[in-house]
Amino acid sequence: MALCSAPWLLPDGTRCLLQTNPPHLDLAEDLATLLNLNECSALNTLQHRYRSHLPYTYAGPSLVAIRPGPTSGTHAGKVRGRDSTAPHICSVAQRAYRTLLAQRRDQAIVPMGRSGAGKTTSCQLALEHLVGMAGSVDGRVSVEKIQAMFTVLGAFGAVSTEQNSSSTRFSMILSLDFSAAGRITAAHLQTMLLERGRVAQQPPGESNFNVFPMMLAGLDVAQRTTLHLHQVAENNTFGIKPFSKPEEKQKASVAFTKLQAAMDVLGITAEEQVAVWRVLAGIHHLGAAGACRVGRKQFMHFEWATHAAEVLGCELEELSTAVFKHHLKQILEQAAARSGGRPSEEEGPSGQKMTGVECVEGMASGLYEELFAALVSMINRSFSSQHLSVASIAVVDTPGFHNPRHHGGQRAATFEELCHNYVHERLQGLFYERTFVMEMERYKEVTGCSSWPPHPIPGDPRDTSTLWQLQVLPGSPGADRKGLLWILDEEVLIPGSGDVAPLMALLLFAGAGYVRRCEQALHFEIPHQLGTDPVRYDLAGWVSKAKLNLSAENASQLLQQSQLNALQELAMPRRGVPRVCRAVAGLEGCSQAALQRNACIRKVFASSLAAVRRRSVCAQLKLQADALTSLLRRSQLHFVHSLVPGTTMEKADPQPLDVPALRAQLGGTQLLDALRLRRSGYPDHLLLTHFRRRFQVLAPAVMKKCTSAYEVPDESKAIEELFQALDLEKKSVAIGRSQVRRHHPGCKVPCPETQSSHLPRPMEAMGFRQLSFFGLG
Ligand SMILES: Nc1ncnc2c1ncn2[C@@H]1O[C@H](COP(=O)(O)OP(=O)(O)OP(=O)(O)O)[C@@H](O)[C@H]1O
Repeated sequence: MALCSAPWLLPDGTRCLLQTNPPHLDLAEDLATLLNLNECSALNTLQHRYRSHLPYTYAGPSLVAIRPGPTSGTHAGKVRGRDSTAPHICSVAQRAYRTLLAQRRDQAIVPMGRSGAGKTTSCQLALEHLVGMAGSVDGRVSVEKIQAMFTVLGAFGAVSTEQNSSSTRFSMILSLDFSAAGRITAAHLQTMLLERGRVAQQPPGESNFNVFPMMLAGLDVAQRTTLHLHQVAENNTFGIKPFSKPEEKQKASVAFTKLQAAMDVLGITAEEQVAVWRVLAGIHHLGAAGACRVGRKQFMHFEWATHAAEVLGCELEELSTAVFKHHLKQILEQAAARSGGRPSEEEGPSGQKMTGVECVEGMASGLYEELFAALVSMINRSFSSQHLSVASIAVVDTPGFHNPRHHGGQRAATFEELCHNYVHERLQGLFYERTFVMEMERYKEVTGCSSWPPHPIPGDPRDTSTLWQLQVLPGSPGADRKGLLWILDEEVLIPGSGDVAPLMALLLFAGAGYVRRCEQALHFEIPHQLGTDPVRYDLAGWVSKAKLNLSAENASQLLQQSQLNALQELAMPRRGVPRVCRAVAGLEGCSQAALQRNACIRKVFASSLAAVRRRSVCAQLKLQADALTSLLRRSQLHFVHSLVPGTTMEKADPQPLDVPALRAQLGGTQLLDALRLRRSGYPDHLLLTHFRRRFQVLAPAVMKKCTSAYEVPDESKAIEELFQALDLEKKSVAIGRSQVRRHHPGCKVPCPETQSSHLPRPMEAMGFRQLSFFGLG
């Protein structure tokens, strides 16, 4: 690799930087090897490889993955053999595994990209590869269980869109914990940001969660009768209905059988499965019951409401109270708030009262969120163990970047899509932080050279991308540092002004040039992806969505107080979870690693008590995104940039590439800037301890000395001894106290001199091409 990657020790004597190119790397397999690193040559390379059925390409430490054609199967560009370094998601997983073993440091694989680009598929492939390769200590984690988990999550957490029959609508982190011997001890699933409102409302052309039509097609007659699903409501306000075409019904029925088998694999008992279908049937019946739009808040169709109460194991009166009339305490609070002139909780931040329809929708979405969390708990139960672990590899899957324009759609984006795009931008911010900010800080720390890099670096998405900008924009209305999500919050909303409130707030931002007002009323455009991918949003109904829905909050209580034991038990694992972080699922687990991860999430929620106390929906969304990034910050990150080959899903394989779409995606990733920075700096570094651990095997005497249980080794000395033992020329290994300086290419300030050494063969075989040290000042 033609990189300037002189390895070196940091002045504190704790680290060295080194070139760790995998051996046998074909030049065309890494964009970093391009002599002429510009957009044109990078696109050419990607196109050429894609047409040759090689959808994966390295970009330095990151992976670029173009979604392969439909006939490629999920093994497109199959990793060549177990130790292959060919670009592939499995190679990334393997690299994370090797680094974990060598450094005992947590790793995370983070795919990013547009919706439908193949992130979920990448996550599944990576996990299957890791589990298949490392094996688990007592069989608690197996490839079969991982596949079953994706089947369950695909049914309960994904929806069908025109582009993707399984578009993910929640964020997840699956952590695999490893023992010192490199075997998997346990797995731990944590989910957040579930698009729960989807249960009641879907944008045109998109479905409810995939599990509903599956269940309606797959349940046997007896179950259908018990759950009152043998007759279909004429009009279900949530759009939950069975497929009408026989072939679709048949497909859904097969998918349901597969889902039941997956639940069996995960140890979800028959009783628990029945409880799950009961909750889903309850949601279906609530949709059929509907609510009166005028007059008293009550169900529109009592027959269906009675069915809902029956399958949920409660009386109709109880259900009605939980949905429409909130508890006495809340009513008293409301009265007190009225007398104080402050909007009550029930009225929501904008001072509006919840409508009957919102109450029913709230209960359905709350029930679905509880059900999803219960499933996550059951999955964790199947994966958990008490074995000790040394570090973990997390695989992260989030909904992709959404823009209806990508598929030629006419509709504007929704509030939920804004939330998904916000999370995507948070991950991009993390990429920027790790790739640019930390790299520059490290360079400055070591060399004292502040004029590096010699070329301009791209804008920080946290400053230039709109959602971030809105979040940190000083002087935003009513407060100092507020974000778009906060705009919808109570501090900015003008009580009683309905949808006009966020519109007015956005107008203020439009005045500042961050948001463009469209011709259509309530439509705004936000220039996402550093301005390369503007999204038009329709603000209609956003106030209602940003409002605390007390019916949703009552859902957990309804399940806990159900007369049916199976439903009570479904809600049991989450009994102790505080209300503030109920939107996060998977906060159980007893191993030390799971407890640490949960503590990390709880700390995020505890750190923003003010937001939590306000019980603001928008604050909740932001805190969940904070929790996700906090968990990731603990790890070494391996980014996978997933790209869609074209704007439409073609049957051809490989698909014809839409070059402008590819260019826009590549521009949004900032990958080429990252590669330029990498070329002019020092790309890799290791703690001396990690360096010693990795190579001490070459010198058994040194290894014996350093692995004594009673002594902490002096790492500098140990490495000197290691090199002596390896018979490296002394002059080529300078780990002394003198410092030589020279002018580094492209840098005006003298930088530490590097001295190359010839590597012993075993080291070359371990993937090092060049290794050199400079003396310390
Ligand atoms: N490596 C691959 N091999 C074969 N097919 C793939 C691959 N990656 C993605 N696909 C196909 O592309 C489609 C979209 O993939 P996937 O659901 O993983 O995308 P996504 O990025 O997770 O989408 P979203 O963000 O909407 O959840 C699926 O039909 C999947 O089978």
